[in-house]
Amino acid sequence: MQRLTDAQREHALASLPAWGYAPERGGLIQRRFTFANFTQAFAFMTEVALHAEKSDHHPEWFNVYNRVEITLTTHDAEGLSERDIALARRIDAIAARFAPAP
Ligand SMILES: C[C@H](O)[C@H](O)[C@H]1CNC2=NC(N)=NC(=O)C2=N1
Repeated sequence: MQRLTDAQREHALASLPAWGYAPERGGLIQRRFTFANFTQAFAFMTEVALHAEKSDHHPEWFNVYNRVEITLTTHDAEGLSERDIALARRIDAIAARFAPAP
């Protein structure tokens, strides 16, 4: 899997405004989600996990109660690849089906 060029990354991230880029580990993207409660957060994580397993591309994540923080990067590319962008889009689509935190 090829690492994205700077121009490819900037183009992709323009359509993922909630995701922040960090140059660590060759390049990664991160987003924080807040749900109504732990049950909602974990239901979201379950949907993401099932998709991740099917597509063999997995989030690094941290959950406390209603908060889920997600990091995406591609190990063999040593940075950001199209697979991270595709997973970020799918994660956004899944999250959009959940009610936001009150
Ligand atoms: C062997 C297996 O395909 C790899 O370890 C996959 C699994 N899931 C992965 N997920 C993510 N986010 N990055 C990877 O590089 C990655 N590699």
